[in-house]
Amino acid sequence: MASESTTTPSLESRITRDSPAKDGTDATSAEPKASTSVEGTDTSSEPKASTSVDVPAEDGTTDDGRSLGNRLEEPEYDVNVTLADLQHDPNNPLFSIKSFEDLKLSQPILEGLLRLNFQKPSKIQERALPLLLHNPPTNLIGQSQSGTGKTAAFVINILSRIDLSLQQPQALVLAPSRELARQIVGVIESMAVKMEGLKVFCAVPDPARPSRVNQHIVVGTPGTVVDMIRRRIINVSNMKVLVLDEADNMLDQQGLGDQCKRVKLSIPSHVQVTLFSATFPDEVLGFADIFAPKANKITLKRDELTVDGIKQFFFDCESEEEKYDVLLKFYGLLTISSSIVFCKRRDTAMEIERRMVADGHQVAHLSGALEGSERDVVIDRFRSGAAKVLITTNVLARGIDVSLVTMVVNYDIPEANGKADFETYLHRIGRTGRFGRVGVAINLVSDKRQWLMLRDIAEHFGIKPEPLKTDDWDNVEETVKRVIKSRRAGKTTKQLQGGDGADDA
Ligand SMILES: Nc1ncnc2c1ncn2[C@@H]1O[C@H](COP(=O)(O)OP(=O)(O)OP(=O)(O)O)[C@@H](O)[C@H]1O
Repeated sequence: MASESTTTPSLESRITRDSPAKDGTDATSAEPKASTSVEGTDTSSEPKASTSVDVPAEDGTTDDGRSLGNRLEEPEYDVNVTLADLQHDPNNPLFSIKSFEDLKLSQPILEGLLRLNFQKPSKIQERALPLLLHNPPTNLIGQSQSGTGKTAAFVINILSRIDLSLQQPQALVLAPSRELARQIVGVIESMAVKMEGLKVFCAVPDPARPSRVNQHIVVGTPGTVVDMIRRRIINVSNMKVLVLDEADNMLDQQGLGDQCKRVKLSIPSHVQVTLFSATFPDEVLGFADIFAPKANKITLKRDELTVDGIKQFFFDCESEEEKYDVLLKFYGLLTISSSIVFCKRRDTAMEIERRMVADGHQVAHLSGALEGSERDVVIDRFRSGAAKVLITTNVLARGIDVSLVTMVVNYDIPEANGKADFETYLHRIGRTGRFGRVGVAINLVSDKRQWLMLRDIAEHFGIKPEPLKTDDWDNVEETVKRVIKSRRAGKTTKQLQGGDGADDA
């Protein structure tokens, strides 16, 4: 990775164009409730070209039953890279020298992993599991790149510590969004398929609440969990493990942070506390140390954070209005398997949805403006591939794992307090390129302020987003398709760039 100024000449020169700064409010600001549009399977009315992408199922197998490892070998392009290749490259976050058997997991867990077709641990799994499973239990702060299998690491630890004969909550996982909490429940259930009788409760806002939670594992959002503990619906006296997923985000936000602290104060002091995220900015690590005292730590250097499989681009748009035209044109050009468009504000997301629907596209919108049950419908349709484009806000920036997602669009550059939000950028683009898959991230930028933020992001991570030109759509199409094809064909960054590849994201 390059460490000095790494912006492209065009990104640098583009910054000199002066445009008025825009004022924006956070995606979490209270705004009117939106109607939901979830019908449809494709945004492109008459796609000019078809770019096929991986379509593995959520359990790591494909519709035709082939494994993910095999699926990465896409016959259409004479692919010669496999997941196994990536897992043998010591520089890859998926690398490990051990097998799951070496990690001395129980037979039902090993069988669950086999059913998911997890052949080998990733680096974070290989490193974290011995620390997590060691007795007496020790706290852990675990960081690894997006999409490298942190969930399995903490789930395996939980499953290893559950006493199935005790019908009481013994492990608690807190996540910042209802979608992530529901996803984690799904991972636990599929991994514990051979642990007969294991039950999981999802504690997210829901009008139908039980009077008592007897499930072994509780996964939820902090507000609901705090409330259920306070009302003694969740008995915490038998808790053994507490996990904060996306921990930096949870501890950093005032409301969530307070709720997490209240949960921690209510559970027995000997509970093993484990914190996971792809990002732990320095200012949050201090809180993390207090929340998980004397923790073992697995952290990354800044230049290790980006995922190599995600190729990053930007579109130079003349105005805010042209961003929308570019988005529409782009979706008309390429058939992308599944993609996510991130906006800063809920009303922007709703407006894009409205206009794309009016233009004949079928897209789904998900933001905090929707009711919980509506959100469930939208995300489930997106996961199944029934809805191919999801327009959303930062509410889905973290943790969501949909392996079909080949492209992420930053309709707005992520920002916090008027500055580029580095962590959110990384989490957003990390919705693609999961576990060795290919991904494309596209940034739409239309004024000086946004350009400066993108430049800061590029410098911060030592990456080099490449320009896509709105006056040459054939080239745009060819470039994006080439990235997807070449990467699936196993070419390295170096081969693609004809250079040393050090700047590639
Ligand atoms: N050992 C493994 N072998 C094969 N696939 C795996 C393995 N571990 C995890 N996966 C798959 O990798 C994908 C990403 O995993 P996961 O969602 O846990 O990533 P993460 O590190 O938590 O990402 P994020 O930082 O975005 O939350 C999932 O689809 C999961 O099924």
